Amino acid sequence: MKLTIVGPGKMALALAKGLEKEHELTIVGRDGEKLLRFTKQLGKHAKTALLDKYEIDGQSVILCVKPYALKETAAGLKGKAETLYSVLAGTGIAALKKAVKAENYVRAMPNLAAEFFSSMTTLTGDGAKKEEAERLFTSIGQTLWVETEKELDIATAVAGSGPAYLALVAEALADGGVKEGLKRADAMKLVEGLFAGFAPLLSHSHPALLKDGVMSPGGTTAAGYAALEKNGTRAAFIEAVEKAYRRTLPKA
Ligand SMILES: NC(=O)C1=CN([C@@H]2O[C@H](COP(=O)(O)OP(=O)(O)OC[C@H]3O[C@@H](n4cnc5c(N)ncnc54)[C@H](O)[C@@H]3O)[C@@H](O)[C@H]2O)C=CC1
Ligand SMILES: O=C(O)[C@@H]1CCC=N1
Repeated sequence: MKLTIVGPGKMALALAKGLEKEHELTIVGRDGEKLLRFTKQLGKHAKTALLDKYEIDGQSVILCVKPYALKETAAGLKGKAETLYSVLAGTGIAALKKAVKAENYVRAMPNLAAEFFSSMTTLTGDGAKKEEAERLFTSIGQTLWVETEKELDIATAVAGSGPAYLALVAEALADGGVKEGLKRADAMKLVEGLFAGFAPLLSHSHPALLKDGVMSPGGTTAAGYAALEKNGTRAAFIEAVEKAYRRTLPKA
């Protein structure tokens, strides 16, 4: 399949690396040198084109610019795409339709793990393109199709922003280890191993049961867990998701 990726940034590079084996890619951007640096990082040859009346007629286009750049980017495109895929956070299909003409629209919300083909990507949009969208985004990890844009915006707050929240947990755990006397490098190795081991645990067990399995009566975990509850960790995460979701909504 021929695919055009617009906006040669981090998310575009992850997608291009995942998609280049099976698809013919054209990368579109404003700066020729940047486009060359981008394509040098790909294994196969990808075409490049400048964002200047770039013809998208009948093409599948993946929009990877920052949300604020939508209008400016759209001004550099002409024609009507077959499908417009967009990874722009908080940018609804109505806004995409106003900016770029296409037969079908699909929103995708990946995360930074796309770099290692381990993204959790949420998808929504025209049902006719559901299977195609799932196939494309499976090249960078797992996908979940949801029926509404509201669900995709909530998913943005959970799994799109999620790596930043887990990074805070990782850094704080390492800081705790260092505070008690561990070397920084050792504390980081422990946290890295902890996260690597946690993924298979979570896919086999409910979090509450995992916690019960770790917590011995009157033991270390119970003491630490009580401190997390006392400090409102659970409420803080719930509020983080609420605030991040609200940020995706149009400003009143
Ligand atoms: N970074 C992340 O973890 C995630 C990012 N996203 C979405 O991905 C999109 C891209 O984000 P990143 O790749 O992180 O950003 P980035 O800054 O690495 O890439 C954005 C690219 O767009 C280009 N660009 C900016 N203004 C432009 C314009 N007016 N015309 C043409 N190109 C323009 C930039 O040169 C850059 O190459 C954003 O819309 C963001 O909401 C979605 C999920 C996760
Ligand atoms: O912070 C943001 O707006 C983007 C969307 C999800 C992750 N990064």
